[in-house]
Amino acid sequence: MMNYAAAGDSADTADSGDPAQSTAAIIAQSLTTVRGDRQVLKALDFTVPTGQVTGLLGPSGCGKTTLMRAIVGTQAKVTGTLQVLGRPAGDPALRSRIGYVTQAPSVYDDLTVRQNLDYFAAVLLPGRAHRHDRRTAVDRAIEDVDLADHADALAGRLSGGQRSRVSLAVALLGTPELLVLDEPTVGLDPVLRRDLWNLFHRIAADRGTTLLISSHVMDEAERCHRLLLMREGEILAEDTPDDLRRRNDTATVEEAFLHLVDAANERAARAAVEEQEHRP
Ligand SMILES: Nc1ncnc2c1ncn2[C@@H]1O[C@H](COP(=O)(O)OP(=O)(O)OP(=O)(O)O)[C@@H](O)[C@H]1O
Repeated sequence: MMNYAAAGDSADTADSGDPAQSTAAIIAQSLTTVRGDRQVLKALDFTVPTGQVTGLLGPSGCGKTTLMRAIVGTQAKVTGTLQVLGRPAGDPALRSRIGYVTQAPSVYDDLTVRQNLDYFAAVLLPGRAHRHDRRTAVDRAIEDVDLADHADALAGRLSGGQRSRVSLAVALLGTPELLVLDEPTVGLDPVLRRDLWNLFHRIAADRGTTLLISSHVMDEAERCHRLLLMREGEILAEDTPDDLRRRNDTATVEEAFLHLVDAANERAARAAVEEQEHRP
């Protein structure tokens, strides 16, 4: 089983009552979101610690993208408290501090990898005065995602995994403190998935970046420092993979998840019966 120790874990936990709160990049309290006529996020309470890789896992449609959109400030009808990097989610001052990669790679197919990055760098760092900084940022982002050999290839001619990495490189351009990645490994082969997860861990370890990464593939849970397990708009568990397995007495996070789902279903069934019994 893979175990990722988070940098600074022991130091961070040594001198505070609640380690998650004192080192949190994201704090949510009673976070609720309505989409259409449905409550998609139901009074969520959770924290995401700084400088770690946190996995947001749950089945398709459980609300992962909606939660990420709330965190980056693009989701309407959000109520409750949502603090991101010490500010309310959506605060304009957060724009340059957060990198967000959506499920669909946002790259221009008719531009090369480098031209794509040059374009976004020009938006982030406009003007002649920043020419040198732009070039440095673009070179570094291309190196970060291991695309130096494809820098002059048209994005439209890249594989799905390579295109995902171009999107990631765009998000890395501004050296964000928080990276929010929506299912970055979906559809990729096992080798590419492993390489990307290794890259995520390098970014967290080398730069202290906080990463929140969604997936509906439970084996990816084992690759995270911490997990938020979601189902039907609720957080079922917030824990490390080790503690989740231990607490639920299971061999894998997937089994722990199923165990938690069964327990939640039983609670819901009991509550429904009780409500029925108390009806006049
Ligand atoms: N624009 C919308 N209007 C109304 N409901 C929506 C809208 N977008 C999503 N939903 C609903 O919100 C719920 C959560 O969707 P969301 O995309 O957040 O889930 P997800 O966990 O990210 O799913 P997936 O893993 O398939 O991407 C779903 O039931 C979905 O039908």
